[in-house]
Amino acid sequence: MAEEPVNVNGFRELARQTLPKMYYDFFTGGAEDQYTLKENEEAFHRITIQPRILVDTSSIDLSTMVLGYSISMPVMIAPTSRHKLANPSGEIATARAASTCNTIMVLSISSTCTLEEVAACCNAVRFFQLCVYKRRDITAKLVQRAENNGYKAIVLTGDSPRHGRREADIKNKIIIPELKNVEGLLSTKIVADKGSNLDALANQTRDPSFSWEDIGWLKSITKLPILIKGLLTHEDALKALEVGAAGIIVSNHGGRQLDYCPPTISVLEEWFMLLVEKFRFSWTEECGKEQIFSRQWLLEHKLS
Ligand SMILES: Cc1cc2nc3c(=O)[nH]c(=O)nc-3n(C[C@H](O)[C@H](O)[C@H](O)COP(=O)(O)O)c2cc1C
Repeated sequence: MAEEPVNVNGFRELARQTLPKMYYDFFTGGAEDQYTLKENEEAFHRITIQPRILVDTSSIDLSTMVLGYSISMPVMIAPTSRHKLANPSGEIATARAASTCNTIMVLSISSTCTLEEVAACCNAVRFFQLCVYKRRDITAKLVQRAENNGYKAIVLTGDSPRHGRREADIKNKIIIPELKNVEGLLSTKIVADKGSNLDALANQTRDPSFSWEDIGWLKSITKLPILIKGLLTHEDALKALEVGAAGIIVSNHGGRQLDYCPPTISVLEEWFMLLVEKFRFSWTEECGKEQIFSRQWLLEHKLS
């Protein structure tokens, strides 16, 4: 019997042993040469800790605020698609875990449970992740459903106008279940006899023309705050501010979209150093534990 996993590497090994290869490759694979995927992990290994000792640790509080919601630690659940390929309870299990840990879950638009099922299963604070479909009416319906079901923000993924070229999925000719959230609205049945069905699906349904100018449309159909996910440059952070985003999520999509992007943690480190240099501010005094890249914070410090 497989050993009980004690960390994420253990879970990855368990998944390798138990999942069909096609699904294991889907969950763990990156785009093209997987340079960014590998660097994401390597970059963490290059960061070391300079510990201060003899500090009273009898009571530790890691809690922080995101968009006004208190969470127990500065860790949230990123949107990831198709959880039922790994667990029969799918995103419901993930939402319950978020609730237990008192953190926020971002539900992927490409979930295998509907957004209503996830909303009904627990009281976790949830955000809804969006990719804009060519059918704007269907995109608008999804945003409305998220709003009606108590999702607290829209996370617009901006780095996926096309599907990343994941070569393992292409080789495996991956076939995926139909998307639950658009059942009856949009046909997601793709029969591609060569290559990855995921590529074919994304290219058939997503609107690759959606750009900064279209954020106004998104804002016009929802009262929810909009976070923009997938940016890696100061220029795009400023654009996000200009168009009225409530916040940004610095990300390279886990190395699954454009390969040869810098590792996310290095971008954050670089931004942090730039901010320290530019404003000579003290992390704990001025920024505290508050959402460092919130709209207000970026505006106050005029990141440019
Ligand atoms: C299996 C899998 C599925 C994912 N699905 C989505 C998705 O549906 N939408 C999305 O915006 N990001 C998706 N992501 C990307 C994650 O939200 C997240 O960005 C990534 O895992 C971590 O990289 P980062 O630290 O650069 O953000 C997925 C990642 C994985 C591993």
